[in-house]
Amino acid sequence: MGMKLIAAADYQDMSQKAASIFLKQMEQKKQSVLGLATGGTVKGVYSELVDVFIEGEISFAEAASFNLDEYFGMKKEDPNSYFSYMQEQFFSKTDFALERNHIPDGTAADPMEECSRYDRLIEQAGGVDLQLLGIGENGHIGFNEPGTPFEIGTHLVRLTESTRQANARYFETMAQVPKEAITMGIGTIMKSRKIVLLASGVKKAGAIEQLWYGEVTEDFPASVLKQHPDATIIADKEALSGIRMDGKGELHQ
Ligand SMILES: O=P(O)(O)OC[C@H]1O[C@](O)(CO)[C@@H](O)[C@@H]1O
Repeated sequence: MGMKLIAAADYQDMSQKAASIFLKQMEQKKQSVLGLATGGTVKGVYSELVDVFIEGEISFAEAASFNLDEYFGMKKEDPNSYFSYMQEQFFSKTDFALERNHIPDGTAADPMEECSRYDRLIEQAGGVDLQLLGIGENGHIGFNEPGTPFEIGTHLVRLTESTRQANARYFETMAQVPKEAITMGIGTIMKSRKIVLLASGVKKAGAIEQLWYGEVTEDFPASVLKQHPDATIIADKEALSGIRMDGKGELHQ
């Protein structure tokens, strides 16, 4: 039990530290099942891993991946889909076997069935070995908004206005920002064997402070990670502005 917090100097240092955890995982197990995330924070990790791949030092050919979420109602080909994001940032630049890259299907006719299919697929793959997470300013992980029960599996969610606004920068108008998404649940995320959560920038300082010092509550979804056996937070200086590091590069609780 307990979380570890690693201080990074800046965005690049945070990305490199996270990438090295992925490299170690891949060294230990070529057939790793990786849990992947989208958003601005994790882009640097993918670009670090692509660089290492180009240098010929890593292969993802035998790995599988499961992404946390996808907007509901969005076609894969849409440039704003998380499918497009993953292709662009990571998959198309490495040697992943595309049939083992899984992302919830945002166009599924029966979203409930799609959610249970996704959970079944993760189980059949042997579970996630290493899950990458970002964090929302309100503590959301994946698209699990405050108030989401901790036990829940993959499900369809209505996005909060604050999350829609945080994502509006990628769309031309607010009306285009999706209102729903399919996301791995907190129960799904907690089953992964190892979790790495990243935070960068002053906007995330409040969330990291609450995550580290606050109690475990469904009102702040990321707080569940305190109950995980192997969860690491890597945050840059700005995101750590509410944490007393006392000159230490690493804290444990
Ligand atoms: O890294 P960002 O863009 O700040 O996003 C943080 C989190 O919010 C989401 O983008 C969802 O709003 C998650 O996918 C991500 O982990």
